[in-house]
Parts: sequence; C-alpha cells; structure tokens
Amino acid sequence: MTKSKSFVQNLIKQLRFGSSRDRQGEDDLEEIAAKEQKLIQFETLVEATNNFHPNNKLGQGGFGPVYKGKLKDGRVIAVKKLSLYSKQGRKEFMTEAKLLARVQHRNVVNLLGYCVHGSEKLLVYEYVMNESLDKLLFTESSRRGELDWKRRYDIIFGIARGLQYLHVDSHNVIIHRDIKASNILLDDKWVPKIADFGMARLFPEDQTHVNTRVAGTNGYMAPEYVMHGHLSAKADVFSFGVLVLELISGQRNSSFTSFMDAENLLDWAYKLYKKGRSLEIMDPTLASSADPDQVTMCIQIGLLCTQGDPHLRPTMPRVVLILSKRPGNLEEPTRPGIPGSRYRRSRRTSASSSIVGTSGTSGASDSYALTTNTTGTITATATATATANEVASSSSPISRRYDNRGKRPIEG
Ligand SMILES: Nc1ncnc2c1ncn2[C@@H]1O[C@H](COP(=O)(O)OP(=O)(O)OP(=O)(O)O)[C@@H](O)[C@H]1O
Repeated sequence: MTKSKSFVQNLIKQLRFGSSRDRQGEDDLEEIAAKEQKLIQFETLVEATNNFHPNNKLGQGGFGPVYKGKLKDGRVIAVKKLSLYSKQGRKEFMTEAKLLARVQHRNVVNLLGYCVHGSEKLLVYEYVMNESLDKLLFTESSRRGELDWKRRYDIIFGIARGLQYLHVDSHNVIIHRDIKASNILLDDKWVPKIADFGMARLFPEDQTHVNTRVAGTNGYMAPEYVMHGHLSAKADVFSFGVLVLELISGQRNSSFTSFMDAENLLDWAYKLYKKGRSLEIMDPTLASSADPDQVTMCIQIGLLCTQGDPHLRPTMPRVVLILSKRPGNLEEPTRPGIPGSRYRRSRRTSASSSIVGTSGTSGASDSYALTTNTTGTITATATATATANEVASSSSPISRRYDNRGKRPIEG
C-alpha cells in the first residue's frame, strides 16, 4: 500500500470514529500529519505572524482568530488559531484538519499544514488575497463594484465546480454543511475557494443521506435539514442556490428588506420570476456589466436549487452542466423551501432532478410552519396531526438557538 493511500484510509477511519475517540483521533492525526510532513513548528508561525500581532489579524471566526503571516520561503499564509476553551471548536477544528488534508481542488482552500503547541492548535492555509465574498458583497459596500457580472458569474461557476468535486469527484461524498458568503474566499484572480470545513461530513460511497444533528447558518439551511436533520448533498445545493441569489441581488437572505410582501430573498425572486420580471432582483451596480440572458439563467438556477422538495433540486454536476452548456430550456422551478415559511414534505423517495411542476407537493400529506423569532430561535409548528408526535419528540430538531453570528452550533 502506498504511503498516501494509507494516509487517506487512516483519515477515513478517524472520521467514522464517535466523539469518545476524539482524543485518540487527535493523537493519530498528529502522527499521520507528521509522516506527511504537514506539521508546522509553532516557532515558525510565531515568526511568520509577528507573534500573532493584532495588526495581522484577518478576522474572528467561530474557532477563534485568524492571522495573516509570511513564511521564510515567501509564502503568505493565514493561520487559524483555535480558542483554548472551545470544546465545540476543538471538534470542528479536527474535522476541518482531517477533511482538508485529503481534498485538493482549485476551488477548495488549500490547507498547508497544522500545528499543535501544548494546548494550542493552529491550522495553516494558503492566504487568499481578496478574503471573503461576504466582506466584498455585504460588509465593505464600497468594494462591491469590484464584483462586476463576469466576476460574479465566474464565482458562481467556481463554487459549483468545487461542490461538484466534494459531492462526486473526491474519494467519498463530502457534504460541506455551511456554504455561505463568508465561507467563500476569493484569490487574487477572483477564483473562489470553498473554506471552513469545520462542520463538513464525510459519507461512505454507498450512502446518500444521514439523519444528523442540525448545524449551519440561518438563512442558508435547507428546510428538510432544519426540520428533520435529514442531511444529503441536496442541503449544500440549497445553500448554493441561496448564495447564487445573494450574488445576483447583492442582498443577504438573512437580513432581507421586504419588497412585494416577500418574506425573504428567495420568495421575492420567485414571485418576480413567476411574473416574468426576474431581472428586477439584480443588484443595480451590475447594470452596466450584466449579460441579461446569463443573469436570467442564473436566477433560474438559484430558484431550482432552493426548491422546497430536495428531490427536485438539481445535483451539482447538473448545475455545472447547465452553466457550461447554457441550455435554452430549463425546467420550471417550484416554490422555494424556506425556513420561516411553509414547507411541504413529499413522501416520494426516488431521486429526480428534472421534474416539471408547479409545486413540490405531490404526495405530500403533512406540512410544517417554521418561524424565526427576533432572538434567532427557529421554531417549528406541525400543521398536520399525523406528524405531531414527530415534531413533539425530543430528538426532533425543532427549536434551536443561534449564536449572534446566525450560526447554529453542533449539539452533543
Ligand atoms: N485562507 C484565508 N485567506 C485569507 N483570509 C482568510 C483565510 N481564512 C480565513 N480568512 C479570513 O478570516 C476571517 C475568519 O475566518 P473563519 O473561517 O475563521 O470564520 P468565518 O467563516 O468568518 O466565521 P464562522 O467560523 O462563524 O463560519 C474571515 O473573515 C476571512 O476573511
């Protein structure tokens, strides 16, 4: 067996371990990473970041702070430092280290190595120059103009390719679970890199979905995942669709300003689409650079990806195909599934990605109303007695608190 093959197999073994084996997993990982020469000395990082000087701080994530640094060989790096007291962070940190060690793709951030220094743990990435899409699109509004239509289209395409790689082309199915604007980094050529694999899950090849504890970010999570903890690649497809509509409109779904009585960005886009006026959602700063046909197609893709019924959403390979071939006829999107609105759960189990219809309700026998209150608590209400027990059950993820970043922690 080759060295790299045994490395990958060891990592897969570790990812399947339960939490009681985390400690063991960490020790193994150190050994494996050392063999792979992925270990970076703490002193090297101290020097590279000028002793983690506040001036070098790039931002603060769920794990802890991220610093910019420069290695002696000239490579610019981003160092993610795990907060010492975060048990949750430790788990996510290990997941990120293990998963990123085994993926390599132009549209996935490159993990250069990691470092353990006493109780401190650090992950070292290539520095991605234009930082996060979130900053450009929403926070530093003066820079939004830098994202003309061509760049936004290429970003959409790049993220789609990155997700196709994770879902299909890597050894196992990897579900990212937290696709959102702040987890997309843009390099100096505006190539998007999917980052932050702390919540990702690795699926065995023969498994298409699992039921899991819900974790993710408000505004991006697929309804079947929020409601039932049902996780499949289609949950990432949903988040991707939200991101596409955010990129086109320049509006954050989670803090949407209401237009046309729409409850959120997806609802607004859908209502305009049904009236044949979908281009009205377009960010005004795109007016001079936009290709209307391409924008229209991307809005339709965003709506297809965010459909309430996960079976109706296209797979990522299909999205990549649509983006590369620009077909004249695309299927009609059905109503989007949105936390905060009514979601109908179809009983149908077979997968299909090219169904034409007006709503994802065929065979539906139960439905839920999901509401988010001002404190960020998501609450689900069963609207059919047949499912009242399921909703009342303590294992059903119906009422969870979000932190002030809109992020739901992994529980248990
Ligand atoms: N490889 C990198 N290159 C350049 N900047 C980075 C890199 N990794 C992270 N950053 C910056 O550091 C900041 C914090 O990133 P991090 O991934 O820890 O958290 P986040 O995605 O903002 O939040 P959360 O952890 O809650 O999802 C981000 O704003 C991002 O711009």
